[in-house]
Amino acid sequence: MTVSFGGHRALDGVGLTAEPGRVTGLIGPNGAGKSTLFDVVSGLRRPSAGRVVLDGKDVTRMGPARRSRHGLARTFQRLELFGRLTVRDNLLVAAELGPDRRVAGRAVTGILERLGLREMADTPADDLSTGASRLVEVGRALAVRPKLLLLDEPAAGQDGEETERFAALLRSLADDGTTVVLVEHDMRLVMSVCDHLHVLDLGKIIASGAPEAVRQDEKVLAAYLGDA
Ligand SMILES: Nc1ncnc2c1ncn2[C@@H]1O[C@H](COP(=O)(O)OP(=O)(O)OP(=O)(O)O)[C@@H](O)[C@H]1O
Repeated sequence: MTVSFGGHRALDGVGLTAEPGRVTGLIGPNGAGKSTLFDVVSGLRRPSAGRVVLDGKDVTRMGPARRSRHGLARTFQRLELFGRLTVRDNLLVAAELGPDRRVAGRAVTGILERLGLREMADTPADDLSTGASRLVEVGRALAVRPKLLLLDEPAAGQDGEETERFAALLRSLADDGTTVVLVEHDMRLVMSVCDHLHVLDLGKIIASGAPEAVRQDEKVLAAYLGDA
């Protein structure tokens, strides 16, 4: 896919595949094009060239709502929770859009449990720490039972313990068959959970492969990880 903002190519012929049952990492320096790529995949931005195929189906011409019904969910770098609603109600809003409205309440209880948010279920989102808010944002994405889950910097603002639990959650989602794509600057998390990595720099993929190999790639060290 290619995306231009005026004369600037934010994405320049980028192609990648994410497989079910795996956590695919997308890393790179600020401004590399990671969020723009998520915008294209989730239907918020039309590419000037290229296509998006979800589960074998070309969804390039579909809007975000239809893509969601085809099993795509994402989180945003900037938190977008309903601040005055409780954690449970934030999840219910999404679950009621999911495949089976009748079981929304039960699905939400399951997600609260899975994310360790049960004790905060009745807390308004505005009163949560950033780490907990990020979990609610992930929970809201899970409420539509996604086949493809795009996570944009989900660990930003989490403390070490929260990130460790989050890593286990990502692994368990992949083990359940979900396709997880992770954009993240926390390299400990990326290296511990990703099965496969793509590195974007200035709108182009400069390396792809197993995390250990990518970490030692000279182009990646020069563009991004050299100081890590
Ligand atoms: N709406 C826009 N209009 C003009 N330029 C944009 C717009 N959105 C993004 N860009 C530019 O496109 C490039 C890619 O931005 P993008 O936000 O996708 O990067 P990123 O890899 O997600 O960065 P970060 O790690 O900081 O979130 C940057 O040069 C950015 O300034």
